Amino acid sequence: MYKILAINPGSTSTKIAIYHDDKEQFVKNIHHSNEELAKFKRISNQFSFRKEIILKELAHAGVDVKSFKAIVGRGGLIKPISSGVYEVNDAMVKDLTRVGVKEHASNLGALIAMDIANNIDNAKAYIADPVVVDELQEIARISGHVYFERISIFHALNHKAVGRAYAKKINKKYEDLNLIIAHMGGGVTVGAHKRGRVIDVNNGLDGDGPFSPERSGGLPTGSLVQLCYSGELTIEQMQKQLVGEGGFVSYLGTNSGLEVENRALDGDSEAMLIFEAMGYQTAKEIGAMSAVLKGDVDAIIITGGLAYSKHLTKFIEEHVSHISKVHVEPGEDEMSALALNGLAALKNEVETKVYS
Ligand SMILES: Nc1ncnc2c1ncn2[C@@H]1O[C@H](COP(=O)(O)OP(=O)(O)OP(=O)(O)O)[C@@H](O)[C@H]1O
Ligand SMILES: CCCC(=O)O
Repeated sequence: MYKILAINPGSTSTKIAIYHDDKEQFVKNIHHSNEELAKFKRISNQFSFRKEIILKELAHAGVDVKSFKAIVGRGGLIKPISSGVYEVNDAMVKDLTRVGVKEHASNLGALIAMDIANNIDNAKAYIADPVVVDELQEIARISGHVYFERISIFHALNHKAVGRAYAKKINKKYEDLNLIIAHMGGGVTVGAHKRGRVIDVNNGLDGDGPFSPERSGGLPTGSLVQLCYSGELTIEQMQKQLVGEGGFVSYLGTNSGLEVENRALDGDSEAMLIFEAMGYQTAKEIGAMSAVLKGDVDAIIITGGLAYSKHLTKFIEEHVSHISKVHVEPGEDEMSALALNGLAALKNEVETKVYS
């Protein structure tokens, strides 16, 4: 029997799960408030904070860390790569720790997985379907100016896992369907899945698309340039406005969708406006992806932590149900996707790809 630890550092949470072969034994979701995260100037500085939280949870649950055969982390902002399982190697660590690497919580997944695995005899550290999985069609890369290219940064792990699970549920293959999947978590990404490939998706980190609990999404570019050159903010402060202090944090001072929803439903009209505006922008992005798929859409799937909100999913559904049927899959399938990818790699049931 293989014991596997899955680690998922998200923008507003750290999730861990333990699997014995394909059976979930333990799962924990630790939310991090924006005040807690604001103590760290850079996400990379959260390495010890997040690792200690994980080890403390394992100790609290009476788990012997040395018993793991694989630690599978959610992968970060390495070079664009194809979908699959990768063993953490020196090239990956070098790219995740180099000066100037883009900041994302999932950068810590591979690093913490390797750190824990290094202290266990014969344990492997893997990542699976990191946020840089790139299947964009060429036309989707064109931004509108030769200096800028649209790139693929999205919740690839959950998009793929939820797409496959939906296909299985309707007795079809993921590769035979056209799906629009909207993941609504700390970031929001909406992808056009054409027969198993994500041919277009918004760069939900600092590129474009809807705003989210902690990100600005696409902004009016002229005003953005004005603010950048106003001298009011340093480049780091400016970047924080886009990722970390954008979206709900900027308008309402919290990254908690749950809190915003509660405030909105309790009669706070500003909270309701902002909550629904995020749904409105997500619905517009779904409409754009429908055009990418030329209207040939088997289903629209809404997933991620915010999909627990019935008010939000109903609001989006009202705007997009003319396109196709809407399936809501609250939360994510990321933990089982990580663990099962690790299990398949240990059993040599999938090719373990080499990052270079
Ligand atoms: N029942 C709920 N109703 C409304 N919002 C919720 C609910 N449960 C969780 N959320 C919100 O979902 C968001 C977190 O979603 P999720 O856990 O998918 O994100 P994450 O993993 O931190 O970030 P990301 O997925 O972008 O890496 C938070 O804003 C949280 O408050
Ligand atoms: C866009 C990459 C994943 C995230 O939003 O956290």
